[in-house]
Amino acid sequence: MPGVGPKTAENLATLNILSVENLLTYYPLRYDNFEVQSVQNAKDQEKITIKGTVMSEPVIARFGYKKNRLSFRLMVNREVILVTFFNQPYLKSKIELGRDLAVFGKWDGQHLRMTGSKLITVDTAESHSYSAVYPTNKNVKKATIKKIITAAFKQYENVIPTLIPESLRQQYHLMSRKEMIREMHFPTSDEQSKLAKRSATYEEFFLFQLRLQATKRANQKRNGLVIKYHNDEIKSFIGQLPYELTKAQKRVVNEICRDLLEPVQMNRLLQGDVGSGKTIVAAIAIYAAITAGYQAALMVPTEILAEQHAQNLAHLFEGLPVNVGLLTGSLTAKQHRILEDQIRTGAINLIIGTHALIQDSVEYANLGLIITDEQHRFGVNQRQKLREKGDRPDVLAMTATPIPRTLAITAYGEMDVSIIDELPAGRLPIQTRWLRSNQNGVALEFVAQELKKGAQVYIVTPLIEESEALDVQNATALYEQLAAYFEPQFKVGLLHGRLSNDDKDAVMEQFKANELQVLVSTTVIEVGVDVANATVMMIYDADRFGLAQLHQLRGRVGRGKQQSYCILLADPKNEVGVARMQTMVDTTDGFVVAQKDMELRGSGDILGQKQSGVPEFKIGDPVGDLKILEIAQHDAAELLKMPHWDDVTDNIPLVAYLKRHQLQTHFD
Ligand SMILES: Nc1ncnc2c1ncn2[C@@H]1O[C@H](COP(=O)(O)OP(=O)(O)OP(=O)(O)O)[C@@H](O)[C@H]1O
Repeated sequence: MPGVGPKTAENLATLNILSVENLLTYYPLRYDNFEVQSVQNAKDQEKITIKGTVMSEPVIARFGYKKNRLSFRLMVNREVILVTFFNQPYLKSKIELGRDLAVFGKWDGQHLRMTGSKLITVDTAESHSYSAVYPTNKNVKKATIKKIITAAFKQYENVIPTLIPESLRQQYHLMSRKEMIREMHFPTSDEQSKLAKRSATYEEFFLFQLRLQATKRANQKRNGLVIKYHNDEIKSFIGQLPYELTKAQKRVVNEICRDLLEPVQMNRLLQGDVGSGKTIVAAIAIYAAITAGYQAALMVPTEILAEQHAQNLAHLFEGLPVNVGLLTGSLTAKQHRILEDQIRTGAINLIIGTHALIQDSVEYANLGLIITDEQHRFGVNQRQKLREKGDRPDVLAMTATPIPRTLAITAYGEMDVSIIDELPAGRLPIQTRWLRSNQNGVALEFVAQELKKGAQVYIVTPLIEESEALDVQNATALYEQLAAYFEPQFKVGLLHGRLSNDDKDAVMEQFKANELQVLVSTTVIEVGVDVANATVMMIYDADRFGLAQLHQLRGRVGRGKQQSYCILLADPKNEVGVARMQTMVDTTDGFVVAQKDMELRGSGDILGQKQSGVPEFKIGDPVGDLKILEIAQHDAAELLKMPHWDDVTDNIPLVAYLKRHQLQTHFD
């Protein structure tokens, strides 16, 4: 693109814009409506454009350090409206008494005021009603991106091929890609804009599904290792466990074992609610691979989890020919080198770590199986990268985030799925209470009573978005309060993200050994911690957490035979917030929580989607646009079923697109 030099290109790359195609499909966040509206119909706090005559000289008031406020009165249809601009003193020269002006800004209906964000001369107000606003970051200005996109469209509009096959496009009355892109960036009317958005949503879902399903098909044909495990050894390993496997665990173990034997690379998702016993299933799979003479790797999202798993598994495999190595960032260079040597020679056959273990520098003697825990943090591409390690090891991904089936197809569409839909026998459902924060005292009394009965307690501190430092400060303050409250009778410990791994570990160890009875923590304990004697989970500011996260946290208790409790302290600000808390009180079933979450959330909660593993789409909303997603999924499947679909002239642009973006090199 002319005008885009290396520096701009670099900045654009921070927005993931690497090509002209990326630019053209870099869709606006929203559109500001510069069409003049009457204030009578405007909603309070809505952003609107009003037009009127300037009634008073603009006045600039200065306050604070470098802050100022410019105000003037505007007569709009016989109403006098006070307009204020913050920190734009230079506008003063444009505001002349008696002149007609349009202002775009936030409408305050109660006080007949407007906080202006843009001053529009009256002619532009009439000619360009909608203006696209792009998501940007600190490297790229909104105006810059707009200029570049406009130029890119001018230059390339005549070579934009339509990707959606013509028959589908006609069936759904979708725009051509060129029209669609034009309308997305430069909307002409509400109606056209809606159609463009629908076209773009369908296109995005269709392309995503096509890639996913093509990958799955290719994977199903990929040769993999035949892992001939020793059945007797596995049986005797299962036989010496202190409990019997649930029916669901047995079924899932069988599914995995069948995959191991097949000469096809396994690509399986293991889904099971918190506490359903996924870890032991993983252990059996690991042991199976090891009896066949292969190495196994277990990849988890945090170091603390890696250490926990390493300890637990080393204990579980005591006396068996399993040598566990823990590969984390906190090893010294020398320890690292030694460990890598042992991995290369095969002296270590179970490697546990964070994503450090798929780095190129790590060479395996004969890696047969990779298991990822909490894989919702890994995307489709990362999962695919895993599968390329060594001689195409089998891959098993475990997740404790139950998600509704329709969304699961989107998130894990390229995988086979096994589900543990049953909790071990004898578990009592966790009782959940929701209290307002002014009932903190009641909650703490309850906690004290449970402590007296010999229980252990987790207390999770409020989450302060975007600032780990504040999180830590908060956690420390709460820890001090609670220590004053419970000690010396009960010991209180503190866990947060800024502690060194050794310190974190030490605290966890003390808690496990019941040397600490109360563990105050930020959400570092969210996943994977397993202390059966802990029976109370108390969560401050519970309404700041997503439901999936609350469910995870709650799942840290109720892991033994005693009655467990979850106490939520929250003062939700609206009905949805209340309904969310009520959902937690009403059900302990992760799938129900997930379904409810989806209904309540409607659309747009990106954090929630991230947690569930559903990819983030640019334009489509997998919740709100679920119908389109389902249709696109079906259409993609049908297309791939057609013999020689990729030779059809009509599909040439689509094939070219897939070649550029595919996860896999073969489509057949
Ligand atoms: N069949 C079983 N019978 C009794 N207890 C079991 C059974 N399977 C697992 N457990 C125990 O249940 C607890 C929870 O199991 P595990 O940690 O594997 O759960 P999980 O599914 O990994 O949960 P999370 O996702 O919450 O970590 C463990 O203490 C484990 O020893």
